[in-house]
Amino acid sequence: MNVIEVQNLRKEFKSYSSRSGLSGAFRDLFTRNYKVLAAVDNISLTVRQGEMVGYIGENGAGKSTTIKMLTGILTPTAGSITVNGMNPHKQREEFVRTIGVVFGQRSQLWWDIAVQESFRLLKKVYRVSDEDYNRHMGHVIETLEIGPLLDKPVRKLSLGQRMRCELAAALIHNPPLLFLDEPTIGLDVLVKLKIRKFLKEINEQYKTTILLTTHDLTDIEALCERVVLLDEGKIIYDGKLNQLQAQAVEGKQVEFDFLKVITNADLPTIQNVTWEQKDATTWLAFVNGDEQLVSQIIRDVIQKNPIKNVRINEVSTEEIVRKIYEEGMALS
Ligand SMILES: Nc1ncnc2c1ncn2[C@@H]1O[C@H](COP(=O)(O)OP(=O)(O)OP(=O)(O)O)[C@@H](O)[C@H]1O
Repeated sequence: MNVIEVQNLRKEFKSYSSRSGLSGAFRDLFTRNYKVLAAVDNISLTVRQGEMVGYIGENGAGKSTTIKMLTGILTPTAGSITVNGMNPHKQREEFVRTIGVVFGQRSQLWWDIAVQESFRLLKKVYRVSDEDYNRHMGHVIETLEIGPLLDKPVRKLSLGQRMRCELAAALIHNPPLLFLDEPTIGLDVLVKLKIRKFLKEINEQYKTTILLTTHDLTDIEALCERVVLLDEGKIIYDGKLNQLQAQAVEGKQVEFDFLKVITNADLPTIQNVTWEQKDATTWLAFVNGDEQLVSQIIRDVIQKNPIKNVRINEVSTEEIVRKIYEEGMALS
């Protein structure tokens, strides 16, 4: 079942420019110069129930604008959106009961009242029964370890504590679909791990569909099998994360630390292997081809030269994505 269906979605913004000088300011009062910018440029996308999708892109790529349209906050300039079988903008009231949203940069909790009071208000807004609330939220509060925070006003919480409460607040009505926009921004590693573990759990337990935007690609690696890569409002890749890694990186990199200074002549010549010197005793072998070449090269090298260490370097998603944006690599 498709939870999200988006076709040829587009959002344009007018960006106004000011004319210089006093006369320019005066003319601006009557007519303004503007350019039209397509923040989201004809994207099509479907997400099935239970998927965890990483929606990634550079600053200004159009991620938040997409999420705002998918959650009914913004209306599209063109295209169609069906989320949970509804039009998010037109069926807003019914629609919001079926989604949970966390914007890392914004709070949905009331600043001056205790966290549990915010929860109680949201419970009323979403019309959640006492029975459902106690059963579901007991578990959420325990897993996110926010029990001791419930009687504190939000303004007294640390960022990590607040984010865990935000996440719990987004789940009060146990929505089948969760939008997370930078949910781990500014959090320390331990809190990040806690949040990731929790998201995996609700995905497994309730088949909750999750669309996650983040600049922290380790979040994506930990959670999402599928990634959608956005560049200047267009989708440039939609598929499995491991395929993106395989497509973007040609082969593997084997790093040798030798016990003595090594020159090119000491190294074996093997087809599809190129050597690069890192420093006097460290060399990198770029292996292009089947996996067996890696063991062959390690065997041939250590037969002739004493080594201190050998590493097979996996290229991180962060490096891959940087490479794609820098080199404009065409992926599809
Ligand atoms: N309300 C608005 N009015 C005019 N332009 C806007 C508006 N909102 C967003 N934009 C522009 O649309 C483009 C996409 O912005 P968006 O916030 O969707 O990017 P993003 O991928 O979420 O970026 P970031 O990673 O920085 O959050 C940007 O060029 C931005 O300046």
